Amino acid sequence: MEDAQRPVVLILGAGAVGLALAGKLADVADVYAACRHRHASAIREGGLVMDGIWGDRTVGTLSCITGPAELSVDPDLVVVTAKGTDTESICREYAAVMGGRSVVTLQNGIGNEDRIARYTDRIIGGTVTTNFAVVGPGHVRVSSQSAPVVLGTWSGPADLLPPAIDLFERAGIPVAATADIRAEKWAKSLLNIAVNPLCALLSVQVGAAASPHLRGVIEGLIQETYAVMEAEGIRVRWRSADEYLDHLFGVQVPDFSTVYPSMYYDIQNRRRTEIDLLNGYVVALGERQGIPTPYNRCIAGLIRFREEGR
Ligand SMILES: NC(=O)C1=CN([C@@H]2O[C@H](COP(=O)(O)OP(=O)(O)OC[C@H]3O[C@@H](n4cnc5c(N)ncnc54)[C@H](OP(=O)(O)O)[C@@H]3O)[C@@H](O)[C@H]2O)C=CC1
Ligand SMILES: CC(C)(CO)C(=O)C(=O)O
Repeated sequence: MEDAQRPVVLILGAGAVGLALAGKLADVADVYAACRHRHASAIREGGLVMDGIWGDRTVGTLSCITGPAELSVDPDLVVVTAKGTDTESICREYAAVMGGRSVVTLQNGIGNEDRIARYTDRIIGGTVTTNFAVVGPGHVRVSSQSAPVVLGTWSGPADLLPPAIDLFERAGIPVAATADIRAEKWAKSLLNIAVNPLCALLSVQVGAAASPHLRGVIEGLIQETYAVMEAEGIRVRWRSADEYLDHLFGVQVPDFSTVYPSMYYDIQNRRRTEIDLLNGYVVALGERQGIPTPYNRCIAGLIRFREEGR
């Protein structure tokens, strides 16, 4: 980044996560949020309204764009926060801007970095374990947080990561660097594999995962995921499924007990979900490795049925 004091940041696919991030980064950077027209017109008129644990405020310094033709500057950093279902289309739309640029992805699931790699070879993978929701056009809420943002170099030179970490720190966003971002993406995905589809299917908040009626299903989802991760050589910080399940039920489910996960909103709003990057991904790897994944296959099938609008 050329001007470490006030870099230019472009956020691609600014909804719940991207707008909240844009609001925080606008304190320390010139931020352009590529978003839908409904958000752009509300923010141009009255600023971005934020409430929750990242502060209650109206941000009047955020620039919104609804297409690359409206971008009049060269960004130092691009951050992708579109849903994984839109990664390919938004990268294609902004291909000319992304080429050769440093790109951070904060998306859930497995596979986004490989898609982004078609557009730049300077990629920082990231995870965000915070709950965000769109309250209305130009209005986002940040409700609970269980871990810092984690960033790690996916591809590119060693000097790629420090300016991004510095930017998040200066904006007051808790952030940590990792030397193994591939393992971190799986570590974060465990939470999404466990709770996102169940909460979306049952229309319940994350706290419902503690119900004894759901516990066996969640254990099955996670045990299968660990079997697949082991076969693929992926080691996360919880060394066994049981160790992770202790963390899930002891820390993460309580931390997010009164919020809905992102996939719940996709089903409510009749949009495609990220199931292929989560439980569907586990099923596909299980097939490759000859490992049965009946729990993940069942949950992915139920979500696909709901995606068809039934
Ligand atoms: N919400 C959360 O609490 C968390 C979400 N995540 C992850 O972060 C990512 C983003 O999630 P979230 O913010 O909830 O999703 P949202 O759907 O709220 O935000 C994504 C936004 O990008 C927009 N978009 C898609 N394509 C374009 C385009 N070409 N131009 C402009 N805007 C576009 C979407 O529009 P449209 O409405 O038309 O789809 C949507 O408004 C996902 O991978 C999610 O799993 C991670 C941690 C927590
Ligand atoms: C951490 C959690 C569950 C926060 O909402 C999330 O990642 C999501 O909603 O997709």
